[in-house]
Amino acid sequence: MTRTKIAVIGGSGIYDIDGLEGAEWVQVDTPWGAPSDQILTGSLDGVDMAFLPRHGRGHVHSPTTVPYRANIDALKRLGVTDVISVSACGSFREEMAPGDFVVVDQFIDRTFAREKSFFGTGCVAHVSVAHPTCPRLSDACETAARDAGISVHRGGTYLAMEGPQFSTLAESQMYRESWGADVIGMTNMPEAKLAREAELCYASVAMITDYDSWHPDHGEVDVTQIIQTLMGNAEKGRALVKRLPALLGADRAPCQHGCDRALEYAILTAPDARDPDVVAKLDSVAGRVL
Ligand SMILES: CSC[C@H]1O[C@H](OP(=O)(O)O)[C@H](O)[C@@H]1O
Ligand SMILES: Nc1ncnc2[nH]cnc12
Repeated sequence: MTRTKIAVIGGSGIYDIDGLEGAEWVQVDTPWGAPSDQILTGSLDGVDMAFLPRHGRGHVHSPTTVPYRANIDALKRLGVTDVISVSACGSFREEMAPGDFVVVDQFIDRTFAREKSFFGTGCVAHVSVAHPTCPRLSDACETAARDAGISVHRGGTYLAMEGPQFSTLAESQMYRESWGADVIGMTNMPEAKLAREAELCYASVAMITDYDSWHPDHGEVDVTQIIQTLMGNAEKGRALVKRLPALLGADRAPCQHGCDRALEYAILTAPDARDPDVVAKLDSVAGRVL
């Protein structure tokens, strides 16, 4: 058994969480640079918690410039075991309406201007992301949402676009009709891939703010409308988060889906061929196997 430590990465509109006992913003330095902001630590119902505003307080980082590697490394360094992403998203499905939540289980990664791995020359690793989210953690998110009276959909494919502009109509139609995506956002990749490399359980809660630009009755996506919907969603997001500690508990068995052992057979570079400087940077993320 290890001790559970739940991290919430708050997306657009969520820059803090309330109700943490012993709440303290702490600075965490990483070999990948500074995280998006300080990290709020504390406990809720006897369970250790951490909160990181993905874009920084005041919304400083764009989806492209969010320091994804530093964020995941910093959470791992703090002893986090479970990461829950809470994100604003557009919907490609009539039935996934603004105000609804979707517990995402798949991703299509269309981002192209971000560092996507902790590994590379000097220490090469290949982890599986066939199932990029943790079913156990996703179960807890679904239950927490239902208990909080939120209209929640279990399962959905999140298309991660580079941004910062929203999609063209042709892109929106293609993602929806040909690619089968359910929701669209700009940040869950490479975050989910990096969480897997760091052997952290990851779940993603998409808070629907709009119908992107495909919907004939809703016109094009507009940030003012998104912010308005976000205000309502952010409260629901907080209600969901408050229920997670009781559902996950303070003690944690090994993940039955293997998220916490993702690196077991992933590193290909022979021990004597590894670059010591690269290995040193991986102390937190891959220290268990290096
Ligand atoms: C505020 S609209 C676009 C912006 O919102 C989402 O951010 P996050 O995923 O961090 O909630 C989306 O991905 C864009 O970054
Ligand atoms: N339609 C949309 N496209 C990309 N990111 C979003 N975040 C919220 N709505 C979005």
